[in-house]
Amino acid sequence: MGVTPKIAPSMLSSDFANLASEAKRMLDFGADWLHMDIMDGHFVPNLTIGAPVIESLRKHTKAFLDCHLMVTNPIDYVEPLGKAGASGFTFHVEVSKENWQELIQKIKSKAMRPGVALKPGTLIEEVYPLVDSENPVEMVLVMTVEPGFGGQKFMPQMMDKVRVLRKKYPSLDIENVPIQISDIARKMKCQSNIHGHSCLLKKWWV
Ligand SMILES: O=C(CO)[C@H](O)[C@H](O)COP(=O)(O)O
Repeated sequence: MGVTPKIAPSMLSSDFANLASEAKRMLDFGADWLHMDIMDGHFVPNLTIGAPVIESLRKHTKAFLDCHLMVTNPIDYVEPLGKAGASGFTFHVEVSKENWQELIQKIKSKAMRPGVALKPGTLIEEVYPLVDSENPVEMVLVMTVEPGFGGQKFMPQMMDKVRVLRKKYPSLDIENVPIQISDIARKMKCQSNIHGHSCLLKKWWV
């Protein structure tokens, strides 16, 4: 299997007043990517960061900024995030049924890596067309909590989706959220990427 799992701490749990030093701390600990939760207060009931913060952080790091768009209109964010220096752009399948092809094309045209996310209540089959497309997404983020807030209880039954996806697409990049170290061992067996607040609390993965 040609997939190397990556660790992407969710910067949502960092001290936003010291984002650059928090990012450096994570990278010094060995993080592969930095996971950036972008929420619009509409698709989810929480409001976090947007392109201006990504632009500021980009001045302090060359790291892969893995942006997860929990927003109702992801297409409006492509241009500003591309300009700001985002690396990955993961949009939600639930709000992109009509325009996912255009979205993928635009994301790639801004030199970002397209990914698709799905909520716990969404069937895994909904992402298949986006992975099978001639111009496909390059990652699937299987949400193991309801999007919107960090530190929620992990929903282990969501790993069934990861297993199905891994079987169908042996070399696909799959991402999901761990809560505890024991979850990570299970996820590593599925060869998926992981992100979560635990990374910010301790340097347990080194
Ligand atoms: O997508 C998210 C919330 O919608 C966060 O990235 C995720 O929840 C972070 O992980 P943790 O729950 O461990 O803080």
